[in-house]
Amino acid sequence: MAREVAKSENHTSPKPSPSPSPLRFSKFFQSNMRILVTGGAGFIGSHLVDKLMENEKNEVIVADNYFTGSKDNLKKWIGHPRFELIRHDVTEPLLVEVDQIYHLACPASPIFYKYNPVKTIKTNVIGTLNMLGLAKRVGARILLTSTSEVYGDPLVHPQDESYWGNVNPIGVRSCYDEGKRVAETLMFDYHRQHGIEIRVARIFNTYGPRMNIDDGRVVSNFIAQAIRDEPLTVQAPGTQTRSFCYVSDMVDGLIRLMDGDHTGPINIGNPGEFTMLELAENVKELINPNVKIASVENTPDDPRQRKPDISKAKELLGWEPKVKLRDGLPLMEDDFRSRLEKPKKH
Ligand SMILES: NC(=O)c1ccc[n+]([C@@H]2O[C@H](COP(=O)([O-])OP(=O)(O)OC[C@H]3O[C@@H](n4cnc5c(N)ncnc54)[C@H](O)[C@@H]3O)[C@@H](O)[C@H]2O)c1
Ligand SMILES: O=c1ccn([C@@H]2O[C@H](COP(=O)(O)OP(=O)(O)O[C@H]3OC[C@@H](O)[C@H](O)[C@H]3O)[C@@H](O)[C@H]2O)c(=O)[nH]1
Repeated sequence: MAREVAKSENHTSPKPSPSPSPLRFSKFFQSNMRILVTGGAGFIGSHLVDKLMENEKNEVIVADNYFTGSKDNLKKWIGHPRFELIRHDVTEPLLVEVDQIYHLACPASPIFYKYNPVKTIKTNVIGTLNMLGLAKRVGARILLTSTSEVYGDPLVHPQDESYWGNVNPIGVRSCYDEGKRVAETLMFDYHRQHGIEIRVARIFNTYGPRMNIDDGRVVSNFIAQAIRDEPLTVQAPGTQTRSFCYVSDMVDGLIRLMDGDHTGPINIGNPGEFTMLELAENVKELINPNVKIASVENTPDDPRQRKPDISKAKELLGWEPKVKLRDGLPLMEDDFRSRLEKPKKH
């Protein structure tokens, strides 16, 4: 079977790809793609699994240690013949036969990735090494969900993929942003040294149904606070910006990247940029006009601005986000209201 040669955005030519598992050429594999999703019990991962499972030719294996994810997110697939769920920590090797690996496993909310920073680094470094080792052994294509945090507190705005970032190597966020930077380096070294087929997505803030109610990220915090009639906690100064992508757009972008011809890194995010005060005003107007907005202390090294340049995603993947913030927030509100058992008053 001829293998697609990915267009590497790096100028050195990589080694040829390792041979895929002989299973890939068996009768069974011609009609099925076996896909591993690490971190598949989490927020983005479980939406990705839903989309992958829609294709009857896909078999999906999820490996997750449930640190921030939950079986509940996957309950509709448990027992399905094309689905398998493994309790597994990616800092340990995993032996499975797969064609594609979506490597998402890593806590993403700052309060969770800072909770045990050494574990966060191990997950990013040892976890990514283990998944690359697996990709090498079975000849699978592997996609890493990197982050806009690799740009740190950016001095270039908006951020395009050629920007190398402005990152504090010894700060409280470093376990995550430097961890992801090393994970990206490992991806490209395995690509150059061993010919592994890699894809690197730089994800910008993503929101949507199924986020943990106590996840700690700004959109989930504000929506839960508005529903509970608690003040919206805008961390000072409130003028810092973020760009919020609805989860269905994100999943579409990740699948296009995996199935396309380009290694990346490619920014996937919604370029609509909001200050945190503007986000709070939007949540107040759409969800609870009576709620108060409170200014609270911020955390160290909080990036002051963030907005993706998505020219590459548009050009190379034919992708751009469809869901605007004001359309996505009410969809998330419905999900939070049902989980909090606080129906909308009419
Ligand atoms: N949501 C965002 O805004 C965003 C932005 C940039 C990058 N990302 C990246 O996307 C991925 C998914 O993020 P998310 O928002 O769904 O977060 P999440 O916390 O909901 O999901 C992460 C999943 O990984 C699992 N996990 C964590 N450590 C693990 C380990 N050592 N072994 C196995 N499983 C482990 C968790 O239990 C969870 O199910 C992460 O890699 C994150 O860095 C997310
Ligand atoms: O209650 C809150 C929480 C957060 N914030 C502010 O909202 C902004 C966004 O904070 P979040 O915690 O949602 O997330 P961050 O943008 O800092 O990091 C995020 O970006 C990239 C991803 O890789 C990470 O997974 C994700 O957590 C920050 O400026 C923060 O100070 C509030 O104003 N109030």
